[in-house]
Amino acid sequence: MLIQDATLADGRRRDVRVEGERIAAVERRLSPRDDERIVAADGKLLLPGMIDAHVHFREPGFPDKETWASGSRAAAAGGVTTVVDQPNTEPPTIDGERVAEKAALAADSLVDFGINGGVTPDWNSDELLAEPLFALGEVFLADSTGEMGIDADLFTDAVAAATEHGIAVTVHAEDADEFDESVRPSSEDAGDGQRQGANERTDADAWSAFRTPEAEHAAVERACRVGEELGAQLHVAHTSTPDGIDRAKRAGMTCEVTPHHLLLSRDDLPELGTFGRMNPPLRSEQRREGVFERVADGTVDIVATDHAPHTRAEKDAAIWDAPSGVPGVETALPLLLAEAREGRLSYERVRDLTAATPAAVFDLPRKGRIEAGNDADLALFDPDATREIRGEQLHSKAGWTPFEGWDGIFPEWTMVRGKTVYRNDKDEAFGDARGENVRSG
Ligand SMILES: NC(=O)N[C@@H](CC(=O)O)C(=O)O
Ligand SMILES: [Zn+2]
Ligand SMILES: [Zn+2]
Repeated sequence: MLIQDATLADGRRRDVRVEGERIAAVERRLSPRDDERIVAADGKLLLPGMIDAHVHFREPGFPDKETWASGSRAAAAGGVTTVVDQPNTEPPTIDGERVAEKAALAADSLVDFGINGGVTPDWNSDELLAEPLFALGEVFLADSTGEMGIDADLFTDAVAAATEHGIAVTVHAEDADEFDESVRPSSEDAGDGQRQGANERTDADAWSAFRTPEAEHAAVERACRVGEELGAQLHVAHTSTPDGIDRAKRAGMTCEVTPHHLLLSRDDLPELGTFGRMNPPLRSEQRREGVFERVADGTVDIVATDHAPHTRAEKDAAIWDAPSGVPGVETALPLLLAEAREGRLSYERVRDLTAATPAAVFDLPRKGRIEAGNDADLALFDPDATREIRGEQLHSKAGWTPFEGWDGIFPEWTMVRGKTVYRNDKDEAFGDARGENVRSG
């Protein structure tokens, strides 16, 4: 196949030849061979497919929230060609058998995938770390969906074990000791005799007031200290504060930012209500701006979505009862490209945040760059074709998005290892190819 006259993220116009699963050549002009299929890019933007290092596809355990089939369709429709699934499923992915069980379910995936292993007091570290894991993580330093928060000693043991096996550790960095219990209703009193709920609140912003920025700062600091002492490769998931980012980078670790912490703030909560509840929570507009600066200037390593779907019915609850998490895998690249179109990020930066750098950080040598020899994981975009995001048009089972009404630039087609998995010309269609585990084979 010959993709003719594509514009790459750096502005070069190139022809790209795909042979089988790989990119065979990237040149100014390539002459079509006999019988070669021609795909006219007409100067449109060709990007390496996004590697979303942080999704929750919910199988096994919660197929009403998402399945590998539905989640991977959402990924493909958003230009994402590799996803990394997190361990807070039911059962949690904490031993060899559960990795195998999840891998069997992931055989439904349209896009390539990685499977992370999780840590709980019951984990089987020897078995788990012998599996072809993408990374160990997200390791929860505080409870989030799935209540897998662990204590400091277990965290240190887990980082040591992963490091011995040469496996990176991704961390959910919040420290519950720094949460502001005074805003939480006293009915939540854990029975420790402490007076809670002195400033009891029920508005949506209460979640942000409760899970404080200081909780992130403290946990990033503590995790990085452990990482430094053990010579670990630590990656801080979903950093939501400028200070959290700076602490991770000062310690020589990598970090990720989600589209929601990049683009939404506490100012959006009156409108979003519980549909804006996630961990870590949305921060002040001032902090959001600081996060955006660090994403735009290259301080932040990657964007990953923390795609965490819950049904509308589940989310439609009181702020202290609703589950935490928002969907995002389908809208990440479209939103970033809309930002680039407005001049707030460069297209090269978008490519690095979503593809080149995740491939480098997590050691995927054949992915993340449009270069001869690499996997043909590609997505084509018309940067002038913005579309209003509508939750009901997205493919996640969630059926809603915190970005309702925002502009997005969606792919015309998405290709995984040379096979078209999604196209949207006259109608939308998905391919029938299946993804592979990026750590197997
Ligand atoms: N981010 C969230 O608020 N929720 C995630 C878990 C997590 O990433 O902490 C989920 O699985 O629902
Ligand atoms: Zn998390
Ligand atoms: Zn997560």
